[in-house]
Amino acid sequence: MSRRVLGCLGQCSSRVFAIETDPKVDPVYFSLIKNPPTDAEMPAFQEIFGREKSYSFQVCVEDRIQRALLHDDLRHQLISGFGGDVKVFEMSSFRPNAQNSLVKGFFVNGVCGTPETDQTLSKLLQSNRLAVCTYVPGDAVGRWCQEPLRPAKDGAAAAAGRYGVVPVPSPDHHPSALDIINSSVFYNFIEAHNVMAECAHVITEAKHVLQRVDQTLPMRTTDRFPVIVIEGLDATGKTTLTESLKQSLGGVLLRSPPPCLSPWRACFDAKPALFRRAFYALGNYVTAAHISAESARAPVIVDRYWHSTAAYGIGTSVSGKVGNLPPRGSEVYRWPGDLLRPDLVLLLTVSPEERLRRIRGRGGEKTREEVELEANQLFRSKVEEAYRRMEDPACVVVDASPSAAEVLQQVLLVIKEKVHVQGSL
Ligand SMILES: Nc1ncnc2c1ncn2[C@@H]1O[C@H](COP(=O)(O)OP(=O)(O)OP(=O)(O)O)[C@@H](O)[C@H]1O
Ligand SMILES: Cc1cn([C@H]2C[C@H](O)[C@@H](COP(=O)(O)O)O2)c(=O)[nH]c1=O
Repeated sequence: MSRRVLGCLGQCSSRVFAIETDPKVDPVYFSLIKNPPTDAEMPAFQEIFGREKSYSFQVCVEDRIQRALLHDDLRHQLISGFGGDVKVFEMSSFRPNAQNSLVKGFFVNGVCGTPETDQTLSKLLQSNRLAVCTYVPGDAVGRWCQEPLRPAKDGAAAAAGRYGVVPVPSPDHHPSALDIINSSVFYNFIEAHNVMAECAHVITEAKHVLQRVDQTLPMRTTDRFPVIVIEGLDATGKTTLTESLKQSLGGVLLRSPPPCLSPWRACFDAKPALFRRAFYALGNYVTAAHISAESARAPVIVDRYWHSTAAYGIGTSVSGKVGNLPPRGSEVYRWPGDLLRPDLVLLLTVSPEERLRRIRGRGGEKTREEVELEANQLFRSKVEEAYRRMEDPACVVVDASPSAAEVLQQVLLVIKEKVHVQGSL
């Protein structure tokens, strides 16, 4: 392993490794130790390390743009290079509770040593941007060791050390929660803009996005009409409600991301999270400029805004159970200080069954995110729970399962009760 890679992983012994074998249960956590005590009690690592050969690959790149691209590419390389029989699991290493200490990667087991798999391994070992390790039985019964690998002269893999694998208790926070701020959710314009600018040399569409964003000058009006945001999972009835609210209130209807960014949305939807989330974050600032302008003359209704960007960002980046989300009150649920704040945010909720009925009734093309959302109830629950934890402004939850007319009446009552701002409805 190169010195750079070792530097990136830091002191092995202070790092905890997490392998996510099943999203419904806690990851397998372990640490490394030079001389494991022979009498220490070992859990059954056999199940995870004992399935043919197993390897871990961690992405050790300073530059966040290259890191995100390599992580995405690595998954494809592992799946295609090791064949259908291997299992590829998310893996990370981190220093407990230390923000930005997360190093992401994958763990594969079930690798049979064929010429094809050897070739894949040899190719991956050539990269000085990956830390590659294998897992082998130790001297004592039931004990496992991690061996960092380096390429040998003949292209084969050679061990560059040996560490005992020891179990460690689950940390207070799930590791994926350490990597939300400025990776999955951006809390100011500059951070999101920087990512878009940094990736422009590899994603040419980013230049067009930046042009549009930079053209939209933020305007501030002090004396304005109310701004009401409607949020919720896909197919909960936001479009239906926002159209009716527009009629009932004589308002202007806006959305995030704004239509002027639509030509590049599909491109960013297919990119790694860092770029996708920066795109949606910037969309909010463009929408904010439109809100500023429009709210000078009429009430503004917004179909999705910041809370969607944050809730989907958090819901996709935090793996596993709803319990892995950062706790209520965490800074990840705060509003960005430089983004125009609405007067009211309503969160539409319906049961999973009703939501599915509405999706099926609607037909049409689905985004990759919509397909994932449909397939993954766990993911949906995390997004909805993240919405519920947002703060200042928090979402007012509305049961959107009655008829469209009833939901509208209910929402008009909430608006009447809650919106006390200058201007009139
Ligand atoms: N209150 C309601 N009762 C029954 N069906 C509804 C209701 N509101 C909306 N629908 C229907 O559910 C489907 C989804 O509604 P809509 O498009 O308004 O949801 P959405 O939240 O805007 O979805 P997306 O976020 O995916 O754009 C539509 O076919 C719509 O006609
Ligand atoms: C605004 C916004 C949207 N998304 C994702 C989440 C949804 O699955 C789709 C659908 O959006 P639609 O415009 O309401 O059809 O987009 C997101 O991930 N982040 C966002 O900020």
